[in-house]
Amino acid sequence: MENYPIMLNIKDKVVVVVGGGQIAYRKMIGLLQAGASVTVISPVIHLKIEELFTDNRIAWKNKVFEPDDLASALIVIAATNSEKVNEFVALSAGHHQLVNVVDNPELSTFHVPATLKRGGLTISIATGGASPTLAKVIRDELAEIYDESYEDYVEFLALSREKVKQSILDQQTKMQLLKEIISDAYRKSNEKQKVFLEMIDGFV
Ligand SMILES: C[C@@]1(CC(=O)O)C2=NC(=C\c3[nH]c(c(CCC(=O)O)c3CC(=O)O)Cc3[nH]c(c(CC(=O)O)c3CCC(=O)O)/C=C3\N/C(=C\2)[C@@H](CCC(=O)O)[C@]3(C)CC(=O)O)/[C@H]1CCC(=O)O
Ligand SMILES: NC(=O)c1ccc[n+]([C@@H]2O[C@H](COP(=O)([O-])OP(=O)(O)OC[C@H]3O[C@@H](n4cnc5c(N)ncnc54)[C@H](O)[C@@H]3O)[C@@H](O)[C@H]2O)c1
Repeated sequence: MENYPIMLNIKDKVVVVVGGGQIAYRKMIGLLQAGASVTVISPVIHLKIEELFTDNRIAWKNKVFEPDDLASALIVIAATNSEKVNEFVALSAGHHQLVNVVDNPELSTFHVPATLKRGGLTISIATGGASPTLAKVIRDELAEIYDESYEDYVEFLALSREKVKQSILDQQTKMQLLKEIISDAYRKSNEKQKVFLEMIDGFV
């Protein structure tokens, strides 16, 4: 069965991470960047997770996992070093909860792809668990092609799109303009970007 890729808006959503090791930490960083409200359940936590707790960026329940810990979670991450515990976490979750088991793609309702972010641009690579290492290698290759310059460029594209949409130009011209700015020439020249935005401002 194929997976269905989606981008989730998890701002302020409750995420429960069971286990407090290096892998749990990696997942937490991505979750916090997306604005989630993260609680970790673990009797022992990695130093870096302790720092997140001290900085009030996450909640911590200093205990071993019990099913009640999942009560208000939209997303559950089972990230302990025990296959049995991770399986118990997955089986304790309700059908409405999204579950990621870090050592068992089959028990998971989703898994986490290798991801590259350039401002509003997200590039994600998944292998369905066949080879997370391949996903990472491809991500690092793409990071060189889609370098940091894309951050500002994507912002320019978003602003241009808003302006073009609101302009009085006809539909076909709008489409042409939005295609025209997808080019290295525009990405690499702030001057060209400025001239384009000023031109559109003439058609409001
Ligand atoms: C992409 C990335 C995102 C992230 O974790 O955030 C990610 N793994 C990464 C790296 C990585 N993981 C592993 C290694 C060691 C080398 C190796 O074994 O190949 C490396 C390489 C490294 O660390 O350099 C080991 C490993 N991973 C899983 C298992 C268990 C299993 O497969 O059963 C084992 C064996 C554990 C063991 O038995 O020891 C399982 C999963 N790992 C996934 C994601 C999901 C599938 C993604 C996909 O393939 O589409 C899935 C199914 C669940 C999930 O975690 O969602 C992240 C990219 C790094 C980055 O972004 O920097
Ligand atoms: N998905 C991935 O990318 C990936 C990569 C490497 C490894 N793994 C898997 O992830 C697992 C975790 O790796 P790690 O390096 O973070 O492990 P780790 O040993 O550093 O941490 C394990 C954590 O689980 C906690 N824990 C154990 N039993 C618990 C319980 N009953 N309730 C609550 N917490 C409990 C421990 O307190 C500890 O904080 C590994 O065993 C491996 O199978 C996954």
